[in-house]
Amino acid sequence: MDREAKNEKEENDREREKGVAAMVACYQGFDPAAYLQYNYMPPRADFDRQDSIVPWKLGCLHRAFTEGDVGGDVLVDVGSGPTLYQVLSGCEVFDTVFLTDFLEVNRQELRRWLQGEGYSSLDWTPYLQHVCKLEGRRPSAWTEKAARLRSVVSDILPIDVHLPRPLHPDSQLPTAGADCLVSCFCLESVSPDLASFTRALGHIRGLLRPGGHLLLIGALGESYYMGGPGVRIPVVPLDEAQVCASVRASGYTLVRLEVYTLPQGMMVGVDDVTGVFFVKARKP
Ligand SMILES: C[S@@+](CC[C@H](N)C(=O)[O-])C[C@H]1O[C@@H](n2cnc3c(N)ncnc32)[C@H](O)[C@@H]1O
Ligand SMILES: O=[N+]([O-])c1ccc2c(c1)CN[C@@H](CO)C2
Repeated sequence: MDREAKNEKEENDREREKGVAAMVACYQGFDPAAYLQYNYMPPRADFDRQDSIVPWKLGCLHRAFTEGDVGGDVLVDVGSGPTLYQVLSGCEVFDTVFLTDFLEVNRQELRRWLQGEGYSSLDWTPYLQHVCKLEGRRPSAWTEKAARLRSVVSDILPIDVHLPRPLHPDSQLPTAGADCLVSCFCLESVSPDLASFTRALGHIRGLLRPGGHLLLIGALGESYYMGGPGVRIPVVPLDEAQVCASVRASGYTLVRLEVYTLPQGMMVGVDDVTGVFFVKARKP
């Protein structure tokens, strides 16, 4: 590499590190309880509304986990935040589930749920009941599903998707990698730009075994969201074409893309998201 190219690369690396550091600063005010109130209560989580966002997400995840091609022992949820909905179907398929997040406040929120009912900031019962119904079980089986999830969560780990190795080396992941990754509203919400989003997709690909699946949910057209009162967090605005291009460019085979467009009733003033994507992809 000649001197000029070397200088340009060093400048780009410095810019990238500044952008990532700025995102870290944004997250210092993240408020799990407020975030849950903003996004995981009605209208966005209204199980009696056909057009509510959360039931759409749960339907995508249920189909993806149960249509027969996803399986193995280990599921890793990348950037769990304070939420559990993303593993309510997967916990029936995998015997070992790792939840992960960058912030201790979120890992603490998840630990509180694991201790038993009534300790966490949100009552996940309606979610558990809804996924039981998707599985053809009676809603009262939610207690069995809660017990199943508590039994398969193996650890709640720190993660940083901007590191080439996002998990600490002694994280007990199998050497070959996880059998499946799920990640929801994380990569585009923690990356300063599209290139960083795509790089992060490549970093988490290293957590996955060849033949393993990635289930990715994210925001379309979103430039910011509120992570708590007065905590405005910038987001990489994505469109469908960029999502598909980034998934392919980072080494996955795209299996399918599903898109939800927000109706007016789902715009509640906590972000400017216009749509939600669901991607099922596979590591060759
Ligand atoms: C918008 S929240 C998504 C939470 C949850 N997965 C959901 O579906 O609502 C983004 C999450 O990314 C986490 N995060 C922030 N920086 C991160 C990083 N560098 N690597 C991994 N996760 C990060 C935050 O702590 C937060 O929990
Ligand atoms: O409607 N929802 O279910 C929902 C859940 C979480 C999030 C959004 C929407 C939009 N903003 C993202 C952060 O970028 C977080």
